[in-house]
Amino acid sequence: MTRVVAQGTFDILHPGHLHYLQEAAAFGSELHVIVARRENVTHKDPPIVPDRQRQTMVEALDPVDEAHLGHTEDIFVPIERIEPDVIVLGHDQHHDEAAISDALATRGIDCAVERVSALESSSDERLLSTGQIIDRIVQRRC
Ligand SMILES: Cc1cc2nc3c(=O)[nH]c(=O)nc-3n(C[C@H](O)[C@H](O)[C@H](O)COP(=O)(O)O)c2cc1C
Ligand SMILES: Nc1ncnc2c1ncn2[C@@H]1O[C@H](COP(=O)(O)OP(=O)(O)OP(=O)(O)O)[C@@H](O)[C@H]1O
Repeated sequence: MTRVVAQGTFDILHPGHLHYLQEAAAFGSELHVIVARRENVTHKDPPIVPDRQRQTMVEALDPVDEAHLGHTEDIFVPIERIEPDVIVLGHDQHHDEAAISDALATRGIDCAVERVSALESSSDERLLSTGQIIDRIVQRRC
């Protein structure tokens, strides 16, 4: 059994999220997803969809075995509970691989940190970020 952790806000779901979770799932046999608490999303506009609703929707996705609501204060608390073998970062996640590896080592957690690629938008009009979807809604409905 190889346990994998992915994480993110997952506010309004789109194919980029699915691509990330499929790539993360390919690193092991069981995928756990940590869904960020609204109060911790401070590097961009906070999510519109409530915490538990985002958790429920992520858990319903095919590559996902279990979705967990993140801890409010310490992002390593769920990691200590899940005990993953691999943490997979998304292409644009601001977290630094080396800093996460150092924090894991300090806590005595033996876990690899990997980063995966982006699903890029081609000419097929797909909306591959929550921000893009919100911009489109504002453009077309406001
Ligand atoms: C290893 C790891 C564990 C995380 N655990 C939590 C957590 O417990 N609670 C939380 O609110 N955010 C947690 N986060 C942060 C968010 O999942 C996420 O990176 C960020 O807040 C949302 O931004 P994004 O959707 O742009 O990635 C964690 C991030 C990493 C890399
Ligand atoms: N197009 C994409 N291709 C691959 N991974 C993606 C894509 N969009 C989001 N992800 C990944 O999904 C996870 C959650 O992303 P997040 O919830 O921040 O969505 P987002 O669409 O990037 O949001 P926003 O547009 O608000 O920045 C992150 O790990 C992120 O890297």
